Amino acid sequence: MSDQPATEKDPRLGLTVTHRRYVSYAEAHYAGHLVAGGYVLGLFGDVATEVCIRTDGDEGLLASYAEVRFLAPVHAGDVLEVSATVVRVGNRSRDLDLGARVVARGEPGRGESAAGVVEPATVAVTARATVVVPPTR
Ligand SMILES: C[C@H](N)CC(=O)SCCNC(=O)CCNC(=O)[C@H](O)C(C)(C)COP(=O)(O)OP(=O)(O)OC[C@H]1O[C@@H](n2cnc3c(N)ncnc32)[C@H](O)[C@@H]1OP(=O)(O)O
Repeated sequence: MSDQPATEKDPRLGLTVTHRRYVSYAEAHYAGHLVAGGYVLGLFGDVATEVCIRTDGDEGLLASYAEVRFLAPVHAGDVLEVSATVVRVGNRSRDLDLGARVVARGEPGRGESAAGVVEPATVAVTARATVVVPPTR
């Protein structure tokens, strides 16, 4: 009889990668310096790419998004923290839980360049994504 448990947890499950990004004023698209929702999806693609590099040694490809929720606005001058966590490992597919949080933000009421830390961070966007990596060579 083996000393090993019948099923071992895949070490890639639970891996989390986090990026931080200052949202420049060049990204403002709508009234009040609001940023388009697609901007955050681009950041999700970047953090998902680092997940694929770490799990599979390849940049991978995004196959689908599900349950994309825009929960709070993102503005120019915000600092976003974007994270991806591996929640399922298939043969070539991996499911990721994605989140973007505002961790700092401009405070124009105090002055043109005034800004402060948002504590606790405001969850702005969440999603589930599936990435696909090449077959193992
Ligand atoms: C993270 C990236 N670096 C950043 C990007 O976003 S890249 C830009 C956006 N994405 C693309 O341009 C990808 C375009 N799509 C494709 O090239 C292909 O559709 C694909 C590579 C994603 C899948 O094609 P293929 O390799 O032929 O797939 P299959 O052999 O049929 O299946 C392989 C596994 O992938 C799962 N799967 C396929 N399509 C989807 C889908 N739309 N949604 C969810 N899952 C999908 C499929 O179930 C297989 O899973 P397992 O291997 O069984 O785990």
